[in-house]
Amino acid sequence: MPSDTTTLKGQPFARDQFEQLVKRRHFYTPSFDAYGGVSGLYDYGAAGTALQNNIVELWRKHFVLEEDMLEVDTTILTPYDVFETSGHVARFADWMCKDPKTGEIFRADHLVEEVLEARLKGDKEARGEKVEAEEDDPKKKKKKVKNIAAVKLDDALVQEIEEVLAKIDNYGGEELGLLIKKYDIRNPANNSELLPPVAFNLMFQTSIGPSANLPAFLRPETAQGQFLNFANLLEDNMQQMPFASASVGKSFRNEISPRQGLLRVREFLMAEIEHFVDPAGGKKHPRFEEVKDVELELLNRDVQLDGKTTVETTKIGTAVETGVVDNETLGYFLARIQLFLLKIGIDPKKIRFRQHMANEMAHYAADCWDAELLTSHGWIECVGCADRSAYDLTVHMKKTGAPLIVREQRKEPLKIEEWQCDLDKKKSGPKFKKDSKTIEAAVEALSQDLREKLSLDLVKDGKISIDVPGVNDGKVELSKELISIEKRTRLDTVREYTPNVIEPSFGIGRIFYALCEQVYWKREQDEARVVLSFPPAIAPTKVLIVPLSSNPDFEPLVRKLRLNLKKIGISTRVDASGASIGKRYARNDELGTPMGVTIDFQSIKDNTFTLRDRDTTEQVRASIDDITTAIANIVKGAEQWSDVATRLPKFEGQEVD
Ligand SMILES: Nc1ncnc2c1ncn2[C@@H]1O[C@H](COP(=O)(O)OP(=O)(O)OP(=O)(O)O)[C@@H](O)[C@H]1O
Repeated sequence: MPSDTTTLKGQPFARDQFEQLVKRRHFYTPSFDAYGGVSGLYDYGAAGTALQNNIVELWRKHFVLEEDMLEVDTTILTPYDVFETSGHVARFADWMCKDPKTGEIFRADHLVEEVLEARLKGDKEARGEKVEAEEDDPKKKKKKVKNIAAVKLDDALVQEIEEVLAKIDNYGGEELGLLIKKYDIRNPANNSELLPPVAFNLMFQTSIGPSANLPAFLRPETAQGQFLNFANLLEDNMQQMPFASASVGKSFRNEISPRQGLLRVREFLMAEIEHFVDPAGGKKHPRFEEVKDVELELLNRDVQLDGKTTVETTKIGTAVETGVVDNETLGYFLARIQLFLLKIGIDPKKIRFRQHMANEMAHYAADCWDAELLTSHGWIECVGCADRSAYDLTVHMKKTGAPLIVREQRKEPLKIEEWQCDLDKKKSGPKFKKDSKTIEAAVEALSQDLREKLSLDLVKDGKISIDVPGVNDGKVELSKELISIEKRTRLDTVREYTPNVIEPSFGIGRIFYALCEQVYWKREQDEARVVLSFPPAIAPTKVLIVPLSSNPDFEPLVRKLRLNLKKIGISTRVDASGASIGKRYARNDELGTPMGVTIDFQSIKDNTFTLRDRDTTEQVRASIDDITTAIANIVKGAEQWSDVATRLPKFEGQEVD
């Protein structure tokens, strides 16, 4: 699997150093470390939480605000019945296989992938080709699948394995079992054979209340809460379609083998949109025109069927026109997802959209594309964008009777010819007494076909017999004195339909991780100096304030500048430590702080400060007002550093260590 092994400056990417950095600077750390940690659980520190909040805030502006979405906050604890109806109880599972000797459990597709990738590496080594070093997982203190001895494989076998790997997400349990047998895949630690794959449901089960008689799950997605609020949401939107709801909140999945840090965890923040659209008319989107020229790297289903991973740069307008992407609304969101990812600083060369294969799609999906980001772990799905059709609303309505539909006044009433049954209630009431309501309901429920047939029976026999469960022996006779059945024309003025749902679903942790990797680099003059080049809008802290020394004369100026910036909502940190200016800047480059202000003796004299740019280390010098304006403009994206550097006088300060 191709992985990103260089930084944004083309330097070799050292994952272990990167991981030490994010831990040391408290972006995120394993939870409950003092107790030995729990796989798949992480805490975000101060820098990480600020970064995550800023990503989410930008997400809200980009989607919720821009598109007038209705944001809701629904509960995490969800009754069993909800997920039974949605199909998650039966199907939200991954395949695992067990080593019967040690009890060790593997996620079947991951094991096949790791072992086959290692064999391909072994083959490359045997052919004398360059092979990337395999990293150990320091946390687990054990080797991942070892570089299996350098063994040359048959050319045809190499091609076959490459094809299997390209389709690794598509295999079901039985197919994985066959692959394990075919390629003799065993426990890499002790070489013992494994039991065949079995399904493992990923939902955490619990129960609500002291008597524990209401079984429940921690939600694995926020979507169901939004669907079950559909009637209220439609009302909030004044019965207007299309519209979208959105939700940001924690979801939980009991992953079989959490791995790769934040990329596969058991508790994570999701930001999900449910866009409700009328299925009639090709799922058009009113704003598609605005994005139709956005170019995406598309890896479509057919290419993957051939075992390839070649992407094609395609305008989303063309992709929808040619049917590669199913409909405008899905296409609109793919383009908007890309624009969001670029806004937060994702490298445009490291985004692609991969279409799900038919058997890979979730049980509810009609078409699905993943936005994948390139990391040192390979291409990682960070946003799923699925057309869930009318699946969820339909099943919940069927189960509960809740009106999860749209009722729309028709412009032109529709003429409908139908068989109508008229039950004479004045006669049927006294005759059937307590059963009369049940019988009325049974008559109402008769299908059109049956009504037509019964109308003939009524003419022929003067009576009909219908099924009414629970009354008499399940059959009730109705004479022509009680019922008439006629074909009539009625005008239907209201159209009822179940909306389809297009769902962009963002895993904030995966985006966060991919972004941190992608903006990480080292200064050329000193490899120990690491920089995280977050765009100013999402950087955890925007401005570092550095008084030249701890001289109390600087304090009023520090206070004034902070106050100025706080007033306009810009976060600052002051570093008045004894370290050199250069060291203080370097410490904050590691945190991704985009700007630094130095206050020196000149500042006391003439109220001017220097402003430093993190990425170029260039500096300008200007009055407190000009500096404040420049910072505000850069944070809100109204100006780039290059604009400020042209506009304000340059300052040739040295970064002294
Ligand atoms: N275990 C996890 N840890 C972190 N993020 C996750 C996890 N599972 C899903 N996500 C995030 O939630 C998003 C939407 O979830 P979705 O159900 O589409 O994922 P998925 O297809 O099950 O992911 P995968 O195939 O990688 O398990 C994903 O794109 C991803 O960003």
